[in-house]
Amino acid sequence: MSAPAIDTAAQPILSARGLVKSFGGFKAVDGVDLDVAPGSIHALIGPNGAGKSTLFGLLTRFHTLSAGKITLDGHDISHTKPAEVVRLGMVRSFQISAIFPHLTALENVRVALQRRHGFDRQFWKPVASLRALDAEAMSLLEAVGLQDLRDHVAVNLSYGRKRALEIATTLALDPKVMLLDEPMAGMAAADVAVVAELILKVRKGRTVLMVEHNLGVVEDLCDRVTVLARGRVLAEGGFDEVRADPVVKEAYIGASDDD
Ligand SMILES: Nc1ncnc2c1ncn2[C@@H]1O[C@H](COP(=O)(O)OP(=O)(O)OP(=O)(O)O)[C@@H](O)[C@H]1O
Repeated sequence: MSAPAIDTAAQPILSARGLVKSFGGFKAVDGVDLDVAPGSIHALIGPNGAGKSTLFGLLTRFHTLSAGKITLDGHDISHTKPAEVVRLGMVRSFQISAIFPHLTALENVRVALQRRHGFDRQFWKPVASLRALDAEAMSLLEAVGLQDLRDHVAVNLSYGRKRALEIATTLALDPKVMLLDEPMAGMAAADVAVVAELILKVRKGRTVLMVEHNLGVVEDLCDRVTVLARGRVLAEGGFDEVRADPVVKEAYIGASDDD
């Protein structure tokens, strides 16, 4: 799979400067700068405890910042509420769009669409609007290859298909920037390939920032890679450049020695 050329000189769609998150006296994120180019698939990698999840939590405003500034598509979101960040177009998969296990695939996507259209705050809507919602839900299920499983209850779907459904519910919020938190975690190789293809498909017209431990997936999918260790950025660049960096090798080897 070859990644398309990304204009890293373009104005970043997501930008962070000097981000710090302290828990008590401990800095889980310690002065991180990050620029994500529009249209790119950008990976965040690093050993366990590097601060990747905490950084995701800061970007989505789930965690409050101890210091720093975050800009999304020209908006300063450093102190914005999480729901407003979603409205501005950045959605973290497996967080806001968690699936409901006992609803069908179609119902799950419909609930996410209702949230986007504000139907969940309105008691009554014309039947025609609800039908339009079903048509949109079906096209999202088609986008992730679940159209034939529309009436299956989510809990009965395979692991890879649950992930596909989660991606559909994230797409329902029409994000400009999708944050994927370890989309391949716990997957068999066959499912990894399916979800990797799916990410390539849904990236069109969007930007993806993903935390991923599977470096083969990072190599195949990602245009840029930022390496974190102990809350700081160790390296940033293309996969080959970052992989060859002795500081990065040392951080990974050092981390496995600690285990
Ligand atoms: N709420 C919290 N209170 C105290 N310490 C925390 C909290 N959340 C995270 N940490 C610490 O911050 C550090 C970074 O954790 P984080 O989960 O962000 O790392 P990570 O890179 O996502 O790790 P992994 O790859 O293992 O998921 C860890 O040492 C963790 O123990």
